[in-house]
Amino acid sequence: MRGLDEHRAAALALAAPLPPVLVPLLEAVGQVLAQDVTTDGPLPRWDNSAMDGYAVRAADVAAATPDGPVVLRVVGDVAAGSDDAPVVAPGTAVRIMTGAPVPPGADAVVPVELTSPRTGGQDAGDHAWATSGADVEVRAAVTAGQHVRGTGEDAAAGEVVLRAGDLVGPAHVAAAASVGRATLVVHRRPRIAVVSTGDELVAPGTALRRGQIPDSNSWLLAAAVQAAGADALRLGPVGDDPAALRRLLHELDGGDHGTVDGIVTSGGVSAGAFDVVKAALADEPGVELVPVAVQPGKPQGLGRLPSGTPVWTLPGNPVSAFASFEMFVRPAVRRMLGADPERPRVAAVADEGWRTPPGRAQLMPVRRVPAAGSGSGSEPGPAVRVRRATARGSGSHLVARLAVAEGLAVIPADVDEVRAGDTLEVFWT
Ligand SMILES: Nc1nc2c(c(=O)[nH]1)N[C@H]1C(S)=C(S)[C@@H](COP(=O)(O)OP(=O)(O)OC[C@H]3O[C@@H](n4cnc5c(N)ncnc54)[C@H](O)[C@@H]3O)O[C@H]1N2
Ligand code: MOO
Repeated sequence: MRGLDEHRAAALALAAPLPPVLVPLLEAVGQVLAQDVTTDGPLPRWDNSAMDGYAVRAADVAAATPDGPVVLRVVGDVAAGSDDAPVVAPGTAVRIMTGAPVPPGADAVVPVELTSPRTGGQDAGDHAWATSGADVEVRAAVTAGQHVRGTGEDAAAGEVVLRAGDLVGPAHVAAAASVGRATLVVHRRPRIAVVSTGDELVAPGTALRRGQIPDSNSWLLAAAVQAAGADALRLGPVGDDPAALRRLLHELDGGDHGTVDGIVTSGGVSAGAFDVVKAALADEPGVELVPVAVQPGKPQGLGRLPSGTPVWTLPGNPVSAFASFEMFVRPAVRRMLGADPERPRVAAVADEGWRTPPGRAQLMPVRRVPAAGSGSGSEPGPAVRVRRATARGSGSHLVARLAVAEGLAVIPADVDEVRAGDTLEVFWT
C-alpha cells in the first residue's frame, strides 16, 4: 500500500497555478492575485480634513480657550467633492467638511463642536455654523496638522498595496478600488468536473425503490470544490457501465463540456465485481489505481487522461470521499488557484481515546469540546480539546453525521491507539 504522504504528493503534482486573467473586482474575491497592485499616486491624494469644521492657520488660534475665544472671518466653504480652493489668509477660516481638500494657507482643522457662530449662524441640528462672510468664535487651540489627513499617509506614490499571492477579500477589493482599479489580475478560477458513479444512485428527491439511495457524493464534492474557491461542473450519477463512463471522461478531457481543469470521480474503485471507475480506467496509461494506507479512503486513483486533464478517483463511501477530497484534491485545486495548498494544522488534545487501524493513517472526523470557563479571559486559553464527531468514529458510511465534524485529526500510520490526553494534529474543515 502506498503511504498517505506519498499519494498526497502525487495528487498535488497534477496541479499548477492557472494562467492569469483580468477580472472585475467582485469576481476576484476568493481568488489569488497574479500581479502586484501599486498606487496610482499618494493616498490620500491630497491633505484633507478628518472633521467637519473650519480650516484655519494653527498660529491664529494658538491662544484660543473656552473663556477667551479667537474670532475668525469665514471666507468660504469646501464640501467633500468640491474643487474650490479659497485661500485662508491670517485671521480667516474656511468651512470644511470631512474628506474635503484642505485649502491653501490652512494647516489645521477645528471641529465645529469647538466653535460658535458669532454672526450669521446656521443651525445644523447639534451644531451651529457660521456661514461664509460671518464671524466664527474658536474656543480651543489646534496644532499644525491637527485633524488633517496628510497626503501619502496611507500609501506613497508607486507603493505596492497588494501583492501577487494575496487571497482577495473585501479589504483587497477596497484597496484596489481606492487606487483606481476596477479590475484585478488573478489566477483563473479552476473548473472541476465531479462525476459520481453507481447503479444504486438516483437524484435526491426521487422516489427510491429497494437498493437505491440518493446520490450525495456529487453534491458533497461539488460543494467542496466550490468551498475551495473553484467552479464545479456536477455530472452523474453515471451507472455501472464502464464504456459509458469512459466516453464521458474522454469528452471531459477533450473539452466537449467546456474547459475542465480536473475531474473528480466517486465510487467504483475498490474490489467489487462491478467497479466501474476501475474498469473504465484500467487501460488508461496515465492513470494509476492504488490502495493508500489511510482509513477512510483506501482505494484511490489518480493521473492524467490522454489530453492531460488531471483525474482523481475517490472511493464511494461518503466519509471516504470527503476525507479523500480534503487530502488529495483540495490541495491541488488550491494550487491551481495560486493559493497555499494546505490547510493549517493545529495541535489539539484528544479528550477521549480510540483504536486506529494498524498500519494505516487515520482521518478522524472530530469536533471541538467547548472549553470550560477559564476565568478572566485574559490568560492564554487552554489547549483545544477534540472528541470524535460521532461515537462511531471514522466509519466511512456515516454521511448523515458528517456535518457534526469541524475538522479531521490526522493520526499517523504507526499509531494504533489514541489515548485521552494525546496531542493530535488537526485541521479544521
Ligand atoms: N472486498 C473489499 N471490499 C471493499 C474494500 C476492499 O478493500 N475489499 N474496500 C472498502 C473500502 S475501504 C471502501 S472506501 C469502499 C470503496 O468502494 P468504491 O469506491 O468502489 O465505492 P462503491 O462501491 O461504489 O460505494 C461504496 C459505498 O458508498 C456508497 N456510495 C457510492 N457513491 C455514492 C454517492 N454518490 N452518494 C452516496 N453514497 C454513495 C455506495 O452505495 C456504497 O455503500 O469499498 C469497500 N469495499
Ligand atoms: O477506505 Mo474505506 O474509505 O475505509 O471505508
